[in-house]
Amino acid sequence: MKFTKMHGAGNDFVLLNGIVEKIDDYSKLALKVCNRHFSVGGDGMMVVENSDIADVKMIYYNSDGSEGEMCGNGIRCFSKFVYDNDIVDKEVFTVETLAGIQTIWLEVENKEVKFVKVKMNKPIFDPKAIPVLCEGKNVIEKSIEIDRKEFVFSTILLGVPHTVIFIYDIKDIDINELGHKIEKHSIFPKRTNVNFVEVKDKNNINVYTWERGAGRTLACGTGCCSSVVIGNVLNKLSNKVMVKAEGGLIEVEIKESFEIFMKGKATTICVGEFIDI
Ligand SMILES: N[C@@H](CCC[C@H](N)C(=O)O)C(=O)O
Repeated sequence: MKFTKMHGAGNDFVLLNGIVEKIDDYSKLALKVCNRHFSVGGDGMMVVENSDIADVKMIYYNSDGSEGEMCGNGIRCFSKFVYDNDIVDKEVFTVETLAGIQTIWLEVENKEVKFVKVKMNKPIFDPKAIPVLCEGKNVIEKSIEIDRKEFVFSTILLGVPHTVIFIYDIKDIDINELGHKIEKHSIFPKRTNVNFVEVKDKNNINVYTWERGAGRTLACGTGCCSSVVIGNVLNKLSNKVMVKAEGGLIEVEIKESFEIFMKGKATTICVGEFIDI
């Protein structure tokens, strides 16, 4: 089975062409290929499939074998992959995901994809839809107790559930410990991704990521967008923000009625063939 390894802002993935490769059990395969010691390794696995309702379909699995409805860094890599491999021969196209159809714009120079822009899902604030076991119309600036310490958090659904916590200095936070406990906290029946956000100014933030189903990662595209949405709602951020994730930069723009655009790079690391799969 042929594979391509790619990353978007350091969030790394194994990509497979499911149109030509036969795959029986995606979850088992993701667990196997994402293992960093016994396989190629990655935060997630993506498979290309044909779609009846869009130009192409993206299947996404986290490294723990759970399926994710959407992946922001992943879809940028996926879009470069389908263009580079002539699966899609357009620079503007649509991708079917479990979170709906996403529109892609490639910035191409001499057949080389320089940047990928994605129109993301609109944010959903309703606690029942996210889901979060919490009263009220939204989950903005609520309080959660972890190890007898109070944290102010906000949660939205942006394809996948995202919890955002604004902090002063990441040095004060144990990302692994807190991320793990918040991801699996009983108020999140479908778990949650966790984003720790330092605001530099209204147009610049640093985001540190704990991902549902993948743990500590160097970036999360849907997480960067969620951080900007919540920062904007709380009037901490403008509507066009440069997000510095640990593995790279992502630009997020919020237009009228919460239309969100994410732009960033997608990089191919290597291509290869699995011998024993
Ligand atoms: N890395 C992602 C998000 C991937 C899915 C997520 N871990 C989940 O299942 O909620 C991104 O870049 O958006």
